[in-house]
Amino acid sequence: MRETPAFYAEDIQDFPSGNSLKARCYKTEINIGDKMYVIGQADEDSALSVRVLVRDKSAAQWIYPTVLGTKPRNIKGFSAVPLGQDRVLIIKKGANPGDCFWFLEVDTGYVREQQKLCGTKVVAWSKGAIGNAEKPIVISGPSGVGKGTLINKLMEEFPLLFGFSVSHTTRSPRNMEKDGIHYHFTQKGAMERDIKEGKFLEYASVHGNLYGTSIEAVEMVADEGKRCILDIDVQGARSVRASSLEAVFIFICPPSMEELENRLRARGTETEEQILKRLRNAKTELEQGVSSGLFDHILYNDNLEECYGRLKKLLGLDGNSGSSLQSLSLGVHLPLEHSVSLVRDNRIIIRCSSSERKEAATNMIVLDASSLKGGAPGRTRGLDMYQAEPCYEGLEVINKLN
Ligand SMILES: Nc1ncnc2c1ncn2[C@@H]1O[C@H](COP(=O)(O)OP(=O)(O)OP(=O)(O)O)[C@@H](O)[C@H]1O
Ligand SMILES: Nc1nc2c(ncn2[C@@H]2O[C@H](COP(=O)(O)O)[C@@H](O)[C@H]2O)c(=O)[nH]1
Repeated sequence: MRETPAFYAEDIQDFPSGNSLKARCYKTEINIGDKMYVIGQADEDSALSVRVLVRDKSAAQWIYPTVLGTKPRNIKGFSAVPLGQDRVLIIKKGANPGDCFWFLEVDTGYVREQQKLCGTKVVAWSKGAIGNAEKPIVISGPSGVGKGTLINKLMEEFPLLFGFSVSHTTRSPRNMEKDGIHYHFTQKGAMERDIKEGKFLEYASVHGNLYGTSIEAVEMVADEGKRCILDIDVQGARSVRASSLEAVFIFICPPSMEELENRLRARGTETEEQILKRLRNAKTELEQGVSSGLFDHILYNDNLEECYGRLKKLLGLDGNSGSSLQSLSLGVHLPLEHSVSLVRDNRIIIRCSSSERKEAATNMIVLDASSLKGGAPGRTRGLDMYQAEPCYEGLEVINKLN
């Protein structure tokens, strides 16, 4: 069992001069294999963010790694625990359960892949989330087939169950469309920059504009404990299928091309030129959607209510009240002052070291990181956190977990 103080305030021998880690506060060193990872508070801004340095012990050299992902901010102190050979768990001091667990990936598949691309040592941040999210649902189909209508019906009937992945697009907003709700309306240059920086799960040029799903858009829905719905075209669905995101893929078909044209015209949101372009693209999308094997389910949207009924059935929602939100262990509050111990199989005991919790039995929280899923460039999910049962004395909790 390894005890790690909540935060270190020690100098590190042979530290490179001019380094950007503050010399005396919130700095910790974690040894994994022949590397030492020095994680500490950066002093370049007031947001108290963290910096990472790597010591190659065999070569006796400091490495300034390429750091990917969104790093934790507003750090007032932290504990760090190595989990296996590939990542370090960071527990922020005094943060709420939605923001206190972070992972620094040092040798995961994603990190190794990025290392090959960058040609430098890479580490990547991933925010930890309590619980698991259900597989997202990808809904595709030609423009005007009724994807948005079906999704709206689902979200209205099951507001606690589903959340919409708000895409980015370079097209102009329609009359009733609101930025941040229907789309993130953006400029081509800005979106291309974000794509280059790896912020998008998928993107495609659709009917002459750029559309894309950011990793953040999907993760934000899962953070709310909801199942994410993506309304994207067939190219985007193919990219998601090729990504690490496991999803259910549904293709919506119109009863006929004539009916599709009627619906597009009746919607009245496109110019004649755009309608013709969307109809031309619909032919290719239909061919690919129905015959590629990309989709797990194909639904014909002839009668709206019947199609919606079939959609609910395949999502297991027929007769369901829709309030079956996952129970997340968010009721457990992490103490401000704490120390952590890695017990075994990636289970960690967090001990309160202040007077916040007086009794030994309520002094301990168990953080179970034995079933982690996902990771950089998205969230790390599957964390479970629970109060040690009141009947146990501290030692018994540790023995039980061991
Ligand atoms: N089963 C249906 N029968 C008749 N009209 C329908 C049906 N489903 C949807 N509609 C109508 O068709 C029009 C297009 O639907 P919707 O906007 O949902 O399509 P969409 O697939 O989301 O299109 P886009 O990809 O362009 O966003 C809307 O006016 C909607 O009310
Ligand atoms: N590949 C992606 N396709 C997307 C995304 N968001 C929307 N779409 C698809 O674009 C067309 C047109 O949408 P409209 O709002 O302009 O009518 C439609 O088929 C959507 O499914 C996305 O993020 N990625």
